[in-house]
Amino acid sequence: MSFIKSIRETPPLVVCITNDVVKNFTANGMIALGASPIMSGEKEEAESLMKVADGLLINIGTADMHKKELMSEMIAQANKNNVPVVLDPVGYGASPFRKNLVNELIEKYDIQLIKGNRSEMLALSGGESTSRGVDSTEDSDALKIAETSYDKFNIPVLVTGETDAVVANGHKSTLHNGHPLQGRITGSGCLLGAVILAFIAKNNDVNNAVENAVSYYNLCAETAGENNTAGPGTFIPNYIDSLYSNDDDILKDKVVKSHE
Ligand SMILES: Nc1ncnc2c1ncn2[C@@H]1O[C@H](COP(=O)(O)OP(=O)(O)O)[C@@H](O)[C@H]1O
Ligand SMILES: Cc1ncsc1CCOP(=O)(O)O
Repeated sequence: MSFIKSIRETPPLVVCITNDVVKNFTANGMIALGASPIMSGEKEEAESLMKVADGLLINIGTADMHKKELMSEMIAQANKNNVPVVLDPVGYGASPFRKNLVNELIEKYDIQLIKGNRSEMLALSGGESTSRGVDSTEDSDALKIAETSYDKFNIPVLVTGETDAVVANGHKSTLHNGHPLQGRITGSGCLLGAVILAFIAKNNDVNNAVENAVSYYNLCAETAGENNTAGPGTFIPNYIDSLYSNDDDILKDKVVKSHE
């Protein structure tokens, strides 16, 4: 499957209800990839947008009561129109508001993938997380967290970090690409949620789409980190350039993956 070629030939429209910190980075990253992002803040347009969208990202990073209504309406319309939904429970353990919001969305609606960092996913799966904010402080095993989350919700999950773990529909794998500077900028996990939707739009097999999206994204980070990068500041534009200048070839021999 030539994901990048297909994304660039017919760019999937991904509606991003995401946090205020990462909107610009997410839009730039998606356009560099070749996809078509649209951010929205108005529930009145949920019906129109979900009639034409190829994916819906719900990222709760800076959610509030107004955005809660927006998210609910967008997912309801996405479900009605069979638009795939990725949920990013940013900072899940940080407050009861975040927990209740995410729990309610999972309970009420169909979600195709829950993705989060180890701390978020550990807290979501019922474990004790030490994180107080949006950054991961966990060194627990990513695959174990993913398995526990999948057992609890029966929804495909991706747990991110130095090792990424995917568990879905009888399938388990860990992925081992990426660059440490991804953990030193804001928004690398948030942009990944949108990128995954561009890949899902090109392949209904969620496992396959997620693995390829994570691998492409992390291999681009590796090349960005290796070329003229002095630190987090220069990593950001180099990363955007790398998402733009690479293609499907990067996936052919550089993916480090193990199947369980
Ligand atoms: N130390 C690391 N080494 C390699 N890749 C990493 C590292 N930290 C994060 N990543 C990658 O960065 C992306 C975001 O992961 P993460 O930092 O866990 O998410 P978040 O930004 O939501 O906290 C993922 O693609 C992940 O594989
Ligand atoms: C700093 C911050 N605060 C609320 S959302 C957000 C961005 C989090 O981005 P990521 O989880 O991708 O690092």
